[in-house]
Amino acid sequence: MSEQSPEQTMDNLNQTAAGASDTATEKEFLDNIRQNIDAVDCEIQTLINNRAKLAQQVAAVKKNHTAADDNTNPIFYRPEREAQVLKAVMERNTGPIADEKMARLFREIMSVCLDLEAPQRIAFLGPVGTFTHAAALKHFGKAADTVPMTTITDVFREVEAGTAMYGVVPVENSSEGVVNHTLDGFLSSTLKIIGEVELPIHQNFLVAEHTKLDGLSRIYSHQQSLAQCRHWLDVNFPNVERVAVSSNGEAARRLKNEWHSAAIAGDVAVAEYGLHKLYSNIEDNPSNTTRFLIIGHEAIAPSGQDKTSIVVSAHDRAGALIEILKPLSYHGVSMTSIETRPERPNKWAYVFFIDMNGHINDPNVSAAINDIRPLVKDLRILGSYPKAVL
Ligand SMILES: O=C(O)C(=O)C[C@]1(C(=O)O)C=C[C@@H](O)C=C1
Repeated sequence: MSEQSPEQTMDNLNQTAAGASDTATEKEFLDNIRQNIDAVDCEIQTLINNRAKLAQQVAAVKKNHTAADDNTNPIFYRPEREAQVLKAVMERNTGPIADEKMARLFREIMSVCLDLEAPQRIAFLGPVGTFTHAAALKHFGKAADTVPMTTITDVFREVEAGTAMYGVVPVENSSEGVVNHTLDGFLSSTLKIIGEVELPIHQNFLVAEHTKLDGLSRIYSHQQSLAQCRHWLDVNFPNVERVAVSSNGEAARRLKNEWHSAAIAGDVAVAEYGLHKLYSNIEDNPSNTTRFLIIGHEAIAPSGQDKTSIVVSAHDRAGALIEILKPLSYHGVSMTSIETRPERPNKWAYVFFIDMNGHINDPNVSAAINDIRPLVKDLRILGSYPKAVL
């Protein structure tokens, strides 16, 4: 049977089946369509393996180049190239599969290709089943070896020590604001920002197989997640105690040994801890999003749509911040965020974390940064990296 649109298939089926009311015709049609699916699967499989072989060739070039260069380790992960590949997938997509879903399929194919080049060890703020875990999988794909860390400081340390190649840490939530621990991490580390991931935060009400719903006495979750579902909990479980624990993963883990408890956590926790979603999307604000940073050692080449992050230590004088921002506007660089943190150990001194559009190789971005340098006590470029694609 040649390839047909779903409408043509239904027309044919209706015509053929008009006289004969037997299900044999339908079965024949299904068998035929499935043979076509099998044939397409064969082609896809061959093509994916061809792609993987090309990635192996790229790996050989990288190894060769590094060997000729010096004795540092070759860098296989190229975030700027991955961003370009995913953007191209979305731009040329004609459906019926949605652009983002198609890009997610390619995300997984690239993840497997990179794993073939060199397995990647990624440290993330754990435990397993948290939103940071979901962000790590979203960014690197499921072939990456994702390793949970207990604290944000541990993620920084693991990457600094080279035990993990990259790290994933949360940096801001659209309703709860900035994650101070992450920003402070950059003040005592030389690591760079090499990427960002955005994750819409959808919360689920989870129970275990053995949970006694009629005698529910506790609902566990991270304090931020409890806050994000406050209204829903007030309406649905006004009299059940809410218990804040260290993470959503920990909340999910606790259900294993408790019969009268439920947990609030994201999708990754459902599979990781074998739980059931009793209710999904219970967050009060459906557009709630968390942004995560990918940290590593390398400087990243431009992808065409990048961001640059800097941290500056301002002089303690009136108008210092306005002075810092003027070069950005003079050189036409748009600032996407600014955060203030105390510059410890100095009392009443502050540093500013500034994100802007563009790559440090862009002449206007480098000119703006060069003009800021003489105006501040210290300026460090945290990194230029591709804007989140998915
Ligand atoms: O283009 C490269 O540098 C590759 O290694 C290939 C590839 C891919 O599969 O497309 C794999 C890993 C990199 O992170 C980027 C892209």
